[in-house]
Amino acid sequence: MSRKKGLRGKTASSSSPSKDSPAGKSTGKTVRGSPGIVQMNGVVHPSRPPISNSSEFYDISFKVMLVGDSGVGKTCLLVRFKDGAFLAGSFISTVGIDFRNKVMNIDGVKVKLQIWDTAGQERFRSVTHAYYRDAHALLLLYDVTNKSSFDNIQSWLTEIHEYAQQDVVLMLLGNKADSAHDRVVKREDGERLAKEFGVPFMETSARSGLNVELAFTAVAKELKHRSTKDPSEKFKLQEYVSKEVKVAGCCRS
Ligand SMILES: Nc1nc2c(ncn2[C@@H]2O[C@H](COP(=O)(O)OP(=O)(O)OP(=O)(O)O)[C@@H](O)[C@H]2O)c(=O)[nH]1
Ligand SMILES: [Mg+2]
Repeated sequence: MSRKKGLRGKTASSSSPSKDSPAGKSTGKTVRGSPGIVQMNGVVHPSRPPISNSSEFYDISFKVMLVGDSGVGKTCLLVRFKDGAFLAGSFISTVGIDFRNKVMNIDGVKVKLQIWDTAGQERFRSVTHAYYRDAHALLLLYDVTNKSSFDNIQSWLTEIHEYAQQDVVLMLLGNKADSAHDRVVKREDGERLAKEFGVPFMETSARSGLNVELAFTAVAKELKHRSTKDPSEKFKLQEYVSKEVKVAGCCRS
């Protein structure tokens, strides 16, 4: 079904820890001096390895889904984020659904993002629908060089409202911002649409890396913030994005 093998282990999430997740067994104590133990609202989350072979430890885990028309650059964005490389060459459309994990250090907490890369092609839509309800965050992409991918954002949003959780973290990304000559969607148009729907927005480029790390970091920070509910931490996703976002073509030497 996909370029790579599917999920090998269960995912422990902050909202519904799996049975084999120690996060579900709160002792209510802060354990000092134990590596990887984090106190969050009375719940102790020991850092633990995922069930798969990866050696990475994490405290909390979330599912993030990449959605948008075929060819907008979902797979390339994920590869850029995970491996720091651009998948140049011929376009290999994703079949079904694929995923990659990445653990990020967010303010001292190890946040694992399990990122689901969906197929944009219409024929796989029913497969994608089945995954929406488990997603904690959605990155909705269009391609700034493809007007119809932008026009289709409205119907993607309708689909999201129908299938995703009501409180899902949603962000709109205008990808391929490096393609200045082929651009047909202005940054202002993306901003206007995002404002209309009340979602954070940024332009990205899987080719140059513009704002790629930021998009995932912003989502991870928001999810971690919601999960820990630390009153001393005043995180506002929109504000964070507005402060950190870089504009395509700006300030190049
Ligand atoms: N210039 C430029 N090209 C990009 C960028 N991101 C992706 N591409 C190109 O766009 C094409 C499609 O990229 P993919 O990442 O495979 O697209 P996708 O959204 O995963 O497509 P589906 O799997 O069919 O849904 C490829 O030829 C990429 O090289 C980008 O940021 N800039
Ligand atoms: Mg793909």
